[in-house]
Amino acid sequence: MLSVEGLSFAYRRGAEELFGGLSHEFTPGAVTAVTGPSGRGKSTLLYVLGLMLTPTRGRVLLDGRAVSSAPDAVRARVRAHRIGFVFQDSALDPTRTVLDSVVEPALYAGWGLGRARSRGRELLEQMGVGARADHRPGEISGGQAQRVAVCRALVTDPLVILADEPTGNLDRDNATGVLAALSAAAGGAGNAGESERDGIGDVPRTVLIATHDPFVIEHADEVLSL
Ligand SMILES: Nc1ncnc2c1ncn2[C@@H]1O[C@H](COP(=O)(O)OP(=O)(O)OP(=O)(O)O)[C@@H](O)[C@H]1O
Repeated sequence: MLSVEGLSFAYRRGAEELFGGLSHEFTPGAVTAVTGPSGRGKSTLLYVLGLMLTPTRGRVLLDGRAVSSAPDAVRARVRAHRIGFVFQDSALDPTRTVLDSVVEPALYAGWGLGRARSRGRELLEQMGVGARADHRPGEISGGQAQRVAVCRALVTDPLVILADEPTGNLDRDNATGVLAALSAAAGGAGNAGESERDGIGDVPRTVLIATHDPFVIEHADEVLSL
């Protein structure tokens, strides 16, 4: 369970305080759209929840533990094992193949290359971009790149998935595909094979999407307006 208590963030001393002491519990198994006017702090909230930025006030709790104030090594471990991030505009490394980009978070989390590659290929197939595994980002479309970015976020089977404008610049078909994948991940369908092998069973995941897209807001289970 992901929650925040009294959360505020300022990029600098004296700069505008974002979130205004936000307290909120995000529902596991649900897709929450984080929305609000430009500049209100949607992307920044995802970075704080993703433990890439430290709150100025308040805290981020994961299963009751204040991870935002944990030592750097703990935060890095939580980030690697528990959190998947879809960056705005997919942000894929232009020098790597699609498959290498997808497997990178799994390698960082300590997976062996064979297991990571097989999981990566499986996800790319599910997202309809399996044939692009050995291409580089410059050789695929924007919609395909965004689907690859979602595969990258799902590869470690994280409990929390944070997606920053994942449907920005996508046509309706691609946006529907990306949203369906994130919804399926929320419901625990993200990594059935792995879960079965581990004997854990599917667990609900917490999915947050920072977005302006009315289509995403309409189809989200919950909406948090900043
Ligand atoms: N690296 C940074 N350093 C200083 N200020 C920043 C930085 N990144 C963002 N900001 C400022 O923090 C505020 C929130 O930015 P953020 O990108 O989180 O908003 P947003 O709601 O996601 O906006 P948009 O909808 O336009 O993407 C803005 O005023 C922005 O200018």
